[in-house]
Amino acid sequence: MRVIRAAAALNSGCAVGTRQGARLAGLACRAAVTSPSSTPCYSFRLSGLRHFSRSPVSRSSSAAEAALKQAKELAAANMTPEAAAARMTPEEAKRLSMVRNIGIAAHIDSGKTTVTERILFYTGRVKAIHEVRGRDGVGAKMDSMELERERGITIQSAATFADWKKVENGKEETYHFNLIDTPGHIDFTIEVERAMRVLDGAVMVLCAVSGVQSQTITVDRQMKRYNVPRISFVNKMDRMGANPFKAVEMINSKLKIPAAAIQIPIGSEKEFEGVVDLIHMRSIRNDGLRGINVKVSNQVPEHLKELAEQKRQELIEKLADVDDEMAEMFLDEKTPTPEQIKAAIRRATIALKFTPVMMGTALADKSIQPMLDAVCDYLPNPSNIDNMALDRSKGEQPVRLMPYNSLPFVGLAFKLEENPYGQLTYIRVYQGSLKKGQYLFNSRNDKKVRIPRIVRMHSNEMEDVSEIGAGEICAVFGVECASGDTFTDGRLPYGMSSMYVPDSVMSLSIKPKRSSDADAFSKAMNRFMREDPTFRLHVDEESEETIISGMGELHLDIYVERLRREYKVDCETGKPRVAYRETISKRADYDFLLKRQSGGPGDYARVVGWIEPNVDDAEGNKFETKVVGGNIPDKYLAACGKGFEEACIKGPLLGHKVIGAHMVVTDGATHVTDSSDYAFNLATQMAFRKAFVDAGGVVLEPLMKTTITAPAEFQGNILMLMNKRGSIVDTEVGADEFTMVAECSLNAMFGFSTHLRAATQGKGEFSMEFSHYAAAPPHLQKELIAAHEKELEAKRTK
Ligand SMILES: Nc1nc2c(ncn2[C@@H]2O[C@H](COP(=O)(O)OP(=O)(O)OP(=O)(O)O)[C@@H](O)[C@H]2O)c(=O)[nH]1
Repeated sequence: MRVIRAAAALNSGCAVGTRQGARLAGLACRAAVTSPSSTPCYSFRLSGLRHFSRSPVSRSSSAAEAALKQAKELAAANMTPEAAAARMTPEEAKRLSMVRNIGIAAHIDSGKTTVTERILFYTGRVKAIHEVRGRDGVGAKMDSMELERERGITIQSAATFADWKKVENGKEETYHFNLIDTPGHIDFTIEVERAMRVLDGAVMVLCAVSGVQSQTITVDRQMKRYNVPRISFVNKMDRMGANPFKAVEMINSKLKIPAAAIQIPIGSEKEFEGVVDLIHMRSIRNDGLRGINVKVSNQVPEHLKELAEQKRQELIEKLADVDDEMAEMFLDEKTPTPEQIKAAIRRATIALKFTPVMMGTALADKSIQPMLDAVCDYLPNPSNIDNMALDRSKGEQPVRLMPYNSLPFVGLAFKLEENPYGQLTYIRVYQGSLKKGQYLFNSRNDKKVRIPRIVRMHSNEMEDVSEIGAGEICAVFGVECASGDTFTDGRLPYGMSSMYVPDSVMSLSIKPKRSSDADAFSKAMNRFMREDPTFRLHVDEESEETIISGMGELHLDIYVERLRREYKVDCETGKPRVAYRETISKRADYDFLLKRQSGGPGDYARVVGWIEPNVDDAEGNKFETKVVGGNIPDKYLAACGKGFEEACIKGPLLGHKVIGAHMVVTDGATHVTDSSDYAFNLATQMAFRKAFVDAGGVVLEPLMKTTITAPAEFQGNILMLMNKRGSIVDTEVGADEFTMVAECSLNAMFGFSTHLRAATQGKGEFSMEFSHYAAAPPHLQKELIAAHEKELEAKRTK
């Protein structure tokens, strides 16, 4: 949200609609995302397992202004992409122009992995195609984890690289792709976040029958958050009811991105043969083993000529809306050449104003190669993208990184993974090159590390390399760091930071069944936490239970299963618990005196003021001092602020986090010998807890945006299921299936998959995504508070 606000504020502050305006908006967004305030910070103490803590992503309300300021500074420094390109040697410019760092992202089951498998086959990276859940029992290359192959879902993003030989006008050029296949399920959303953070472009895959689906909207948001240009590929053209033009319409209307088809299908459903390329007005079909040969004919089938003309015109008009040069030609009624259309598509796609739409079927091996050509033609190379770092020696002033090998090294560790050879750290190299044996500095803690081994990943296999150039992605061994750390070669005081880490919504207690497994359990947990910032663990001080929390039932389920398979640790788990929050609904004054004497020095602190709802940020807390006349000296006021923060960690109602509270201290008193930081910290905590009740304390529960898709005949059953669980926001009935969007409390959704399966003969699917916190129904609040009090009472009497 912060980023979107920043961009909106910026847009209103600069010339909207001009290319410079768009560029500044883009820079500001990247800068806002890379602001240090969003860096997750880790602290491990003692055993690590029992004392893990992480400060949540904090969001400064002045992000929009900061982003605007940064963008202005950049403009003043005249660091335009053109200026950067002018400083490149021709060799470097050529090398970079052939690099594409791309991700494949989409709704669950749209065919990302199947598409990626074809890409690997056509580029010669794999010798044979294996299907997701295929009969040969091998499984797709990119789903290398045993669990992924069994369940037919992608859990971890997998990186690979491939060379694509593009032939244009009889001339062959080799492009180098670094490719990341990401999971579609919302529970593994962090994998998409980190991929988007470091990629330059993306292929958004859509299903030809369903078009834009719930997770398409989620990945769209992630692409927008990191300003990732995209091309769109409508897959599953062989399916009954396939309609690529409906998908184009949905991209325009639901994702609000101007989109137009650059191809039309030849044949439909089972008869789908290939596509007409609207730019060159030619037909493209596949033949040979697994469609390896591409047959291009300069003829458009007679029966498609009219449709092709109409859709070509629509493409040109859409481009004229978003590209000045195309608009001029359109107004002058000139017919653009194929080269002019392609140049306009490239400009508009990179400027995030347009997405060209292609179509095909990965499973039937048709029309994948033209999509690879489009990756080269329309997605940016590393030098077309504005990547920013913050100069720590100049008050975090933003600086643009240039993807030249000759410049000092700057790279970002975006993903950690443990494999049999040790910890593997994925690095995106933004500037400079990295050589085997080189020393790097972690800019978070200034630690010097040697890079003993550099590899390029090919799913779970790797290839050793001795050097990696600017703009590329690689993995290194033997580097202790956290996900999101910046590395430099020590010459530049730069930090880059990081991606957006969503808060967890669900937790459960867990313990190994056998006490002898404690060590393996602890090892596994430490590894999972290092690898996945959305997987958290803490030990509840009162119950002494180990609690894991994450993005949903499936997310936690997978980790429990991985413990069993990879570490041979069987666990007992408790009932899933909701991450409730507590807040206040009105102002309440307090005047609290802490006065304790127990021999020796005592504790004395008086604090006076009020608490009220934080109107600036319903999800953040705010502490303010308005003490005049020095009745509380500054050093004790700092302790008061700390006390307030600590009080917000465990709310008075249920012991869950407090959000949306504003505490003001106006007055107080000290004692010559008995006042201390400790006393003021404690007094503030006690004052807050006491005032909380008078301020109308409320229990908040997470509301989830839930999307259910099922065959149309089950609409009545689903309606009954959902009416009990939440409010229905939208229903869309398609040719043979319908989609319902509802807002439900997470509490009501436990075990929902079983009910849905029963109500739809196993044919329904659903996905859930956190939407916002809202007050829990009064009867539930009462029940929860009573249960919490009973628990506390039981502990007191134990
Ligand atoms: N009919 C048809 N089915 C396809 C096509 N492409 C993929 N599929 C099938 O769709 C299902 C999902 O494919 P995947 O490639 O696993 O989809 P995904 O998007 O990677 O899935 P997740 O990673 O779990 O989100 C599999 O059963 C594929 O065989 C296609 O072009 N046509």
